[in-house]
Amino acid sequence: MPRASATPFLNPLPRVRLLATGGTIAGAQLTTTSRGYQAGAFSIDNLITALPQLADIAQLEIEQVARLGSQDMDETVWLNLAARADTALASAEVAGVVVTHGTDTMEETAYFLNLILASDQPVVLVGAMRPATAISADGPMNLYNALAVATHPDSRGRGVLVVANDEIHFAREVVKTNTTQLGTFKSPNRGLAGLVNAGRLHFFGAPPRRHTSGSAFSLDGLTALPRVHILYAHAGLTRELIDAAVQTGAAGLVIAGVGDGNMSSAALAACADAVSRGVAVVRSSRTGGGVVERNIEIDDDRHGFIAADELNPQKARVLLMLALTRTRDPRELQEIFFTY
Ligand SMILES: NC(=O)C[C@H](N)C(=O)O
Repeated sequence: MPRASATPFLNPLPRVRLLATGGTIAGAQLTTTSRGYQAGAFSIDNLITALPQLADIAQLEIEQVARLGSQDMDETVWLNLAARADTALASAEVAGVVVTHGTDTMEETAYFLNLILASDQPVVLVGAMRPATAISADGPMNLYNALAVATHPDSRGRGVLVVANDEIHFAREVVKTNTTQLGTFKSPNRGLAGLVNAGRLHFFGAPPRRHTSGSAFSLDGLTALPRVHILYAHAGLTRELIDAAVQTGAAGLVIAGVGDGNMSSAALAACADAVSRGVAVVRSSRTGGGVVERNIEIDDDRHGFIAADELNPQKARVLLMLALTRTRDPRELQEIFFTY
């Protein structure tokens, strides 16, 4: 049975670098029950001031990296955020990093950092489903728990983590599954990394694949990422949008396929043409869980396709962007998808 593990009392308190990017956790409404709100309206200083309990568990060093709703998160912010986290982790003084982030694309940023940061120190992403001004806002406890996870020695070497709703998720596994509910984050394939109860941690396991200090990807020399589009399959998908995506000069396409990464015959033909023009094509699934294997129904060897394995389309896009900085060979790309 796992035992609750409170953050050990340390004197002086551990230092945590808090990198703020906006999101609903920093969102403000006009009234406490209004539906609309402005993401990132509060600065990280405002959030910290409202939560004096944070000072009981860590010394905070605060950086406001961005102030946006995470729908506007892009590669430029990712690279800047990764560089700031990297700098923080290089300091012997810093025990861990916490990133406040909108929940909509948190899984993508978390997985990107999981692949690119080279440290065993804890890196924890945290957000909220209710704005900071809402009745029973979830942000303060999420932030407190995130800080507890980031300062705890048991969190080392587990890759980038996501903390929300008293749960700890691995970056590779976590998916946002609900538009508004607090329990939106799930890890459908391999389950939770653990639980965190008012700052007390219970870890259940280790991350399954290579990450952070074990990753071959790095920030060195990385100034831009190749263009990769996601295309959503449906009954009767025709080829026009796939052709159009190739026309944009994309280096890669991810198909959010039906079932186990399947697609219509017309889409299949368009994807095969894309591969013959040097575009990497990854077959993922729109189902929300499970594995896309090679060579089931579709002849991946003949078409030169890559199976996404366990990655959903948005995470497959992140891995493909990084993988394409190393190779364009479909066999090597497939190996990368079996490794991360
Ligand atoms: N709950 C949230 O944080 C949603 C918000 N739109 C965001 O991702 O920034």
